[in-house]
Amino acid sequence: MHYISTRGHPERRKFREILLEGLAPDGGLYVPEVYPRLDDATLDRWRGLSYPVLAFEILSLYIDDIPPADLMAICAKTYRPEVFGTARIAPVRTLESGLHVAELSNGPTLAFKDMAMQLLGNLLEYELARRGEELNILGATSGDTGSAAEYAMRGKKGIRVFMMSPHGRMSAFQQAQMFSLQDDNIQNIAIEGVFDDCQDIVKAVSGDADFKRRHRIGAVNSINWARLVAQVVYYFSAYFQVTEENSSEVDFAVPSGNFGNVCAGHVARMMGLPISRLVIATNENDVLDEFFRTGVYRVRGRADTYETSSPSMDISKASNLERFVFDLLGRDASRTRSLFDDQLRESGSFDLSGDPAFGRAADHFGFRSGKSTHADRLETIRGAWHRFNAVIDPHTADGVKVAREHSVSDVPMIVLETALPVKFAETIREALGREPVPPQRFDGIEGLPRRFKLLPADAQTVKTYIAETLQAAVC
Ligand SMILES: Cc1ncc(COP(=O)(O)O)c(C=O)c1O
Ligand SMILES: N[C@@H](CCOP(=O)(O)O)C(=O)O
Repeated sequence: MHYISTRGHPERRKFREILLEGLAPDGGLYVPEVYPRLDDATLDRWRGLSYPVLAFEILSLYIDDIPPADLMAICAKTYRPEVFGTARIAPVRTLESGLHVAELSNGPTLAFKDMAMQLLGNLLEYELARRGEELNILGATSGDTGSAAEYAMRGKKGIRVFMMSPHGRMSAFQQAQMFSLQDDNIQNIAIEGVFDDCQDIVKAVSGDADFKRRHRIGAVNSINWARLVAQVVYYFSAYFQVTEENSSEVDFAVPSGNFGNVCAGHVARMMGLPISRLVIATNENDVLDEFFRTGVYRVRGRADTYETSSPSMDISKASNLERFVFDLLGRDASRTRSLFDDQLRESGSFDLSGDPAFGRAADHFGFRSGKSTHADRLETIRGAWHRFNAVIDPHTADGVKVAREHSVSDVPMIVLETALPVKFAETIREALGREPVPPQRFDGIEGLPRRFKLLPADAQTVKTYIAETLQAAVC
């Protein structure tokens, strides 16, 4: 398998070559040259597989430059009950007939990010050992990618993490989870801005080829293809748990911000997994809902990015949308470049409403969307508690709310759970008047000493901080 850039850079690259990378050299995102198509016999064969073996089968279609025995060992080391709490790894729970929740948040940091980040940590460790190199990861988080990356990379030889988060915008638990880590290889940077400012800095640094090479900078956000392909696996796992035969279709509802999670669903669907519809749920930061309803993609600035009670989705520039638009436009790289490079830079928006291709987002690619507000979130959390005795987190609640609006009888709807409620205790308290119970290993975490560096939202300042920190580490 080779990977190409959504913006048409002529180089075709192998998986191991893009594993440490963020953006392609032209600022595009890497995508596979083709999506492997599965036949019925393969789906049948995969039905009974354990999660690590299923992961191996799927990853093998995209990774042909790691020896199969090594890849299988990495999958087995990653997807263990000791790490994810259950033998199924991502069990599906039925709330009521036709409505299911895929539990993706039983990993080390209690959010779905662990599903991919644990694998990425092991892949990076493997590749760096093979190359005899070190890596300095620069990441951006709105609360969950950061802790997932730090827990996956802490103590890993040759890996250092610089993680930027929007100052004061994460939940109390998320801040405690990240800032209480005292490991030498973990550096938290609180940025005076929103998540999109942090993500812009990651992209600016990734675009500075000289700095990137000199300081061995790598990426773990979902701009990194390895993150996305690992997320494809749980769509298959959930599908097999909910259906008995491959003639059955399902819908997925996906709480969305950076478009990584649902983009993995798009990839699964392109591979032939019988997904009827992919339902995107946003919070009040509704750029994605607006795009899928109207064809207008209008990114918002800092002042128009609301601070909501599903804070991990407070995102107004959805990085991975470029991967989908590339497919939507029949993989026309020059149009993708003109939309995401020229038009977004010049006017902050583009409009596909008049383009016949836009109709295909719903008709051909199965996308639907909706949004949820604070009031919706509280009502949905209360409803889940009273009707199903289930406490769901605010992001998953956004998913359930929008899923209900799009449910069709006879097609099972699977909502992807994206975090556990304990990460957002403030909202659970407001909705239910009770405290979510943290797993014992997090007892007292909010009282631990914290360590982070506060910096302005400026790429040059962040680069200087990274360079000085690395310099100090060798002295
Ligand atoms: C809890 C939670 N839910 C949903 C999302 C949205 O996922 P994505 O950015 O992949 O669309 C995120 C982070 O992005 C998250 O942390
Ligand atoms: N919600 C995310 C935002 C970053 O997402 P990513 O999937 O692109 O890494 C977070 O919690 O940090």
